[in-house]
Amino acid sequence: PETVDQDYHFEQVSAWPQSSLQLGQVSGLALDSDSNLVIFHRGDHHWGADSFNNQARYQQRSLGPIQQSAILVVDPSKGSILKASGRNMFFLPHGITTDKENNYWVTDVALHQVLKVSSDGKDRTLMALGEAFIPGSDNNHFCQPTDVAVDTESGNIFVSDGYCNARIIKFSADGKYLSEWGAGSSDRRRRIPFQIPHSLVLLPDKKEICVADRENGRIQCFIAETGEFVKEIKKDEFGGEVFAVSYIPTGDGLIFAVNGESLSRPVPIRGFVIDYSTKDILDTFSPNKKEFKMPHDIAETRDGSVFVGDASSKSVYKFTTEKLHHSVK
Ligand SMILES: O=C(N[C@@H](O)C(=O)O)c1ccccc1
Repeated sequence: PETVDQDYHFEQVSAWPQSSLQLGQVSGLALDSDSNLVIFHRGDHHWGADSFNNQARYQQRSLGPIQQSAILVVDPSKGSILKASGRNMFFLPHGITTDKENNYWVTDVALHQVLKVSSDGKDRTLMALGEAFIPGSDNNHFCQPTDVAVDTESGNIFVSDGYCNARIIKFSADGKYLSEWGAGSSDRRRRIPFQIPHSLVLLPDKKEICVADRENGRIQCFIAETGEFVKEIKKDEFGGEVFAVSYIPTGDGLIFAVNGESLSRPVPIRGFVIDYSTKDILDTFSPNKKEFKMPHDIAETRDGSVFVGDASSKSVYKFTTEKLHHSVK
């Protein structure tokens, strides 16, 4: 009998985007409900060594907000800009997620806030969590929050907080603090606290939250309802840093991740496709001619394209798989 052993490998689509998107540091990627790519970038602002003082206070307020459109909606097949918004409201963009009404949920590490913003081009702020420019670690403050995940069923939102906190916080759809987990976890398998929970994703079919625990070079997954630890994915191939995690419920579930530069454990900087159940690395990928510099977020479309945003090279890369069919007798 002939069985088709479907194998695949991601390759960069080198002709994408067809024309330059004039991007600043790319910090976040998301897909909207039309499966268009949403890019969150920093225009002419940069996160450098002197952007914050040692109390995590943003030092460049005098620059004012980014005047370029920080939120670009881009056609996934050609890379042309379909919509541009988010002017004059952000200082240091970080994470972006869309909800089922196509609102943008973003984090800004200079504002120390999570904002729910309309995608109708009017940039209406529908909700603001945290106090602008004021870092903190109570129920109403964040410290450089990094990302948001939205549970479309319950409406609950999850915030990875952040560079200068070490927790995941759960809020109701209308912004009420519900619970948090992280630093001093009681679970013996989570003795080591988060070290920059840098990105998170909801697994809709498993009702779990997976977190890129950046400086611990690992991905940890939790029951979304309770924060109970489920599993950890830590690979030598990651080196010391995992910057972003994403997920599609294909088969047993596929985890997508990008690693980062680690001086202590230099390894190639790549994208990874990992089987959620077996934790096997199914594929790795990187740009054809250039190297990744600081791949900062990763997102995939329903038709199987993968996009990686690089904060250092101010670029977005597209990858697709040609399905290599070979028959096995
Ligand atoms: O990690 C950093 N940045 C990236 O994640 C980012 O740009 O989001 C950073 C940390 C300290 C100083 C300067 C940059």
